[in-house]
Amino acid sequence: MNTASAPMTDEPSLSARETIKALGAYVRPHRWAVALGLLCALVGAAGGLLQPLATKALVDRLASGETIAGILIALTVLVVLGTAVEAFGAYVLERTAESVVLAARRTLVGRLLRLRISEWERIPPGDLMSRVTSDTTLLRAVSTHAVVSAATGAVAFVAAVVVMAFLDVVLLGVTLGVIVLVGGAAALVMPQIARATERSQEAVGEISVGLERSLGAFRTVKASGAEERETARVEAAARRAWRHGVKSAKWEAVAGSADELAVQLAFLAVLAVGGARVASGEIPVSTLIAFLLYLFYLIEPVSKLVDAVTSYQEGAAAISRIAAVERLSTESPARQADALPRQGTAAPGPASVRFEDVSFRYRPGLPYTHQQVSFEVPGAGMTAFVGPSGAGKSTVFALIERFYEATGGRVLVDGEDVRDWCLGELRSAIGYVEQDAPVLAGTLRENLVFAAPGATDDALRDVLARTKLDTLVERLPHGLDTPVGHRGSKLSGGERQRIAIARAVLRKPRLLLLDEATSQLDAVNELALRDVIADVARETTVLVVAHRLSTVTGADRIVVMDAGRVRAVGTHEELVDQDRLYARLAATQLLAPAR
Ligand SMILES: Nc1ncnc2c1ncn2[C@@H]1O[C@H](COP(=O)(O)OP(=O)(O)OP(=O)(O)O)[C@@H](O)[C@H]1O
Repeated sequence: MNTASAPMTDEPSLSARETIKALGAYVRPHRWAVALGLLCALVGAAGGLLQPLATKALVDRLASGETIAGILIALTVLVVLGTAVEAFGAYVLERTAESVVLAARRTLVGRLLRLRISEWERIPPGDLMSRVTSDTTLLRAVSTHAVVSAATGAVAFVAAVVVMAFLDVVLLGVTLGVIVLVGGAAALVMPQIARATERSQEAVGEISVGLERSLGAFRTVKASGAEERETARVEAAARRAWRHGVKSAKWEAVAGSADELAVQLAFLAVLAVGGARVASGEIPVSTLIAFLLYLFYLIEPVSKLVDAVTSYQEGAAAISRIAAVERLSTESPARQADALPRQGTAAPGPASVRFEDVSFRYRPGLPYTHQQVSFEVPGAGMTAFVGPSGAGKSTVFALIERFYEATGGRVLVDGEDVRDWCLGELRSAIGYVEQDAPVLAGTLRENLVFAAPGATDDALRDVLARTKLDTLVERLPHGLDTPVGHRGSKLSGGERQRIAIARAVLRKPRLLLLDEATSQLDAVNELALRDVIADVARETTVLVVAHRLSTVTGADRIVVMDAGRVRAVGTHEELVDQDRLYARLAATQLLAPAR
């Protein structure tokens, strides 16, 4: 079950190698665009380097009285071109960054709907949503700017160091010594940025989880007077996000000031050592001045390198959280076409279902929900599952749909183990109405054809009439095209159930699974639906879970379940005679004497 305030805190963060590998996988498809962005940045930087030289030439010509028109034009062209190239490079990088985010979102969304149900139960949907929306956004900076900053910063740094080495190796040694010392200290805080960012992103996930919890049960929250408590829950998560965001900002400020501090300290050290070397005549004063100028030139590449590492730390946190979703196991891809009923193909008739000594538990450590469950449903007709709450009736359907796999024994459809079926084909044979008859946001028509998008208007009209939804359609302002609200909130519970049944019937399944599908219907509608189901059962295998025995007394066979076991199988008349639990249920519900 999904808990509202427990995102996956047990997930291990990725190692640095794994993070870089994952980052490489995001950037690789866009390597040429990143290279182009890098080239533009380098050209822009080179243009910046040439400008002082051009300015110097201009001043020299002015001083010697030569014409400056040519050089002025050259300088203007240099400025305009440099700026244009830089702007183009920035655009290429932004576009690439957006493409990286899009690719990550597409991968995640593609996986989310294919997750195994057991995996989907591990992360609350709100947290999953925040990984798709918020965490992917953090990939933007790390995937392009960090890469380009690291490369341009490194090139400029090395170029400056080479020139400084020519000027004076001793002063270069002093400079690098100070930079390494300050850089080493700054490196210590870098993992703190990743940690704080990860906690902050977790808290953002908790905000989504909290909102999903309370907005998903909006009426219950209001009716329970729980608005303030729920608001406080979400606020607490928002405060946690703020706290960790501020912590990350603090460490970023520390790291961000390191570049300037390193250069300033190096300046003082070079001044002291260089001054002594000038005094002792080892180097001329002009060398010291040139060296100091280059030292200040270093500020930019060093700050770019620090920026790159900082963005990398933020991105690493996001990559870890995204990778956690990518590690969750998915069902083997069932192409959409496979999962839809094959209209027009040779219909092989009703499906048969057999459970052979099935044992099942939802997770290791939990008690068994099924123990040696065996029964057989040979083909068309109605089979009902009855028994106390928690007996394992709905779990029978979950195993047939292969939402979960049996821990022991075999579940067979058409004589074939469901594990050997192509998942798409298996599900395309089944129509399933789950217990709380979900209706999706959208129009009534979208809901009805959800499981059979190719259904004809005639088929739709026929199903509407049979499920008594035609009067509802007439009443709605835009008929079939009326929006039904979030989870069908603008409909009654009984209408939602009838829509869910109509949807399943429209799919023309070979096997129809109805889990408490008529529990909210009034007597008239229930009778009508009972007729529809009886009609469908003539050509289809229909399995129903029912609490109200009145709805299933006419079933071809009734499977009585209790505490994960099958107690008895028979018709209503047989079971009233042979099974005490069933007889008791019949006595209380049908007012017939228990034997
Ligand atoms: N996803 C799940 N994870 C863990 N346990 C579960 C899960 N779903 C159901 N269970 C447990 O398995 C047992 C059987 O559940 P199941 O829904 O099959 O019972 P049921 O007979 O259909 O009950 P009801 O008539 O109340 O719907 C229950 O004890 C339930 O708590």
